[in-house]
Amino acid sequence: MRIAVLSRNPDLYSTRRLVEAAEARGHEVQILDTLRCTAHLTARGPEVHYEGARLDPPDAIIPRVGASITFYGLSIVRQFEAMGVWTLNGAVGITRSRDKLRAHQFLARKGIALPRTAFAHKADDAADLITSVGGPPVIVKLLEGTQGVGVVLCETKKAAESVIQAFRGMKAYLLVQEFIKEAGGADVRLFVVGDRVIAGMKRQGAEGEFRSNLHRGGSASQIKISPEERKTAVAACKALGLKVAGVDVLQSERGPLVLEVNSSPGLEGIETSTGKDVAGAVVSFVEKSLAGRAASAS
Ligand SMILES: Nc1ncnc2c1ncn2[C@@H]1O[C@H](COP(=O)(O)OP(=O)(O)OP(=O)(O)O)[C@@H](O)[C@H]1O
Ligand SMILES: [Mg+2]
Ligand SMILES: [Mg+2]
Repeated sequence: MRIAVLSRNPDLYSTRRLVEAAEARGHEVQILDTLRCTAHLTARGPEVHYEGARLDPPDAIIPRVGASITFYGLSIVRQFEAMGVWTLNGAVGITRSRDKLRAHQFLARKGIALPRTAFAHKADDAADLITSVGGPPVIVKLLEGTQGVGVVLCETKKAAESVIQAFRGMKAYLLVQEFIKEAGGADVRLFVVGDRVIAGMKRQGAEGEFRSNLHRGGSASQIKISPEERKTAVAACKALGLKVAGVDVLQSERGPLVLEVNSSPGLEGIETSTGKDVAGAVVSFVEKSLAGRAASAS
């Protein structure tokens, strides 16, 4: 097969591992810098050009679209989809996962458990937001944050109101969320491929930190994944229309609660902490999907 990995940086661990795993299985792999792909729309049919020349369409693409290039990256994924190229995750699913509110709306609609969450335009409505999620302590979260930046734990109603006012004063949108105290500053990353969780790790925040992000000094460890966690993660991935995702859940008294669904999940943390060949599992899923596609077309 000819597989293209859409990635801005060939040196990233995840990109390298995907290329390695695909080559090891005898595939021809090309890394395409997403920002150097151009989309060409004509009545003859859609084309992608790369570094100035028409690209011979690959059999499959593996999009690794970073948050900072979401708009352009998704246009290119859509262009490949229009050309009939199979994609690991589609533009629609990636879009849904990128906006926390939108993702939560999809999850809630499918009956998937998540922390109680509220959203408003005006800071005047802060009091109702706080009570509707169960009162303080609450989490206030910027809609577009990553790596734990813009996630604030507010112990009191007054603190929460000030934070909401401050964020809204800067015109930033935010979510108010029930604080899941019993998660103990940890969350669980479940790596879903197709309809299976193939690996999982627990991330524990540094001492005195409620955020478990590895970028904030958290540490990863192995866990035994419960059947309920598996079911929830696969359902969350499906709810957003993704085939591969890193689903983050909080372990609460009422079971696993989905925190976010990452459509370009990193491989380094999960492969290092579990010793599993996650890249290999992704490539073998691509193979199976393409074989299924060819069989149904013939
Ligand atoms: N409602 C909550 N209750 C308890 N802890 C929470 C809650 N929301 C977030 N956290 C903690 O804060 C961390 C960061 O939150 P979240 O994942 O929502 O933010 P992020 O900035 O999107 O991070 P990422 O880089 O993973 O995208 C979580 O991993 C979790 O440990
Ligand atoms: Mg996030
Ligand atoms: Mg997170």
